[in-house]
Amino acid sequence: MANRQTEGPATGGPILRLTKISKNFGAVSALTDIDLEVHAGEVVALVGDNGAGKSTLIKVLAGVHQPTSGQIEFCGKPVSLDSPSLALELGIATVFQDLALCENLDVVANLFLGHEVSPWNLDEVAMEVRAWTLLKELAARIPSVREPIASLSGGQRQTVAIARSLLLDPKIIMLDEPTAALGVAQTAEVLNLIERVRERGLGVIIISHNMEDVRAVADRIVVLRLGRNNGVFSPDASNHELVASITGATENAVSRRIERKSDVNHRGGSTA
Ligand SMILES: Nc1ncnc2c1ncn2[C@@H]1O[C@H](COP(=O)(O)OP(=O)(O)OP(=O)(O)O)[C@@H](O)[C@H]1O
Repeated sequence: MANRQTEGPATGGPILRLTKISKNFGAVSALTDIDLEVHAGEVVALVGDNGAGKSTLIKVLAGVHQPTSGQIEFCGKPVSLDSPSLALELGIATVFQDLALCENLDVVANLFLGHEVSPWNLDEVAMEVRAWTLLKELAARIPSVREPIASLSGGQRQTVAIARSLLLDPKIIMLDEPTAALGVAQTAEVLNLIERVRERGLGVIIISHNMEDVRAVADRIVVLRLGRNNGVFSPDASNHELVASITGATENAVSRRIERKSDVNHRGGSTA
């Protein structure tokens, strides 16, 4: 695992700063006065219960939704993310949950889909070399770049989707539930990959419901609740603190269950 002491957030200003971002869908307030900062070389986890506003916030940053009010600064300058292509051009890449990969095409084709090295004369060799180099830099475990996506595991697919967004040289990468539905080994692979991305100096925003994954990889945990900021935590925060902030209550079924489990552990019992 990366050394947080030497690879923590940069000391300069944030790459991305949101101030009082609100988003209404008709009468529904999906986001209200959200503040968020992301620095270079920092992993920020965005957590919250269903409907907390995580996806809406990611979509605002991806240029899919326009905020109703508030300010977005990118590298110190106010910006308006009017479309997904504008957000991408600026350096904000998003890997949505569906990954948007073409099952029947191989890894190289998927990596360069839409941004082939030489659009008028597809340079297969250059693309293959670039693909291998990038995947090697990311220490990705892909058996062959000529393997069709259909034959890859969930973790490997996530790797290809992340690698594809890195080809555009973004400054911020947003990952929506990157470990959802992955097994233990594949999850570890994806978390390692996120650390490699952080080491490249990118700011990473990760949405996750899995507190274990969040704690393993995040430098900061930002909690949203009912569309509002509801606390910022270090990865050392206890499950109890996080759950209380996520659910808005210190006493509830989830926290009671966690306490019961930890009591059993302290008595040396099983957690099953
Ligand atoms: N296009 C839309 N039109 C109307 N309401 C919306 C729209 N998108 C989101 N919402 C509402 O905004 C609120 C926040 O939803 P959002 O999907 O951002 O939450 P979330 O934290 O991502 O939840 P989940 O973990 O379930 O994905 C919810 O009340 C949702 O119903």
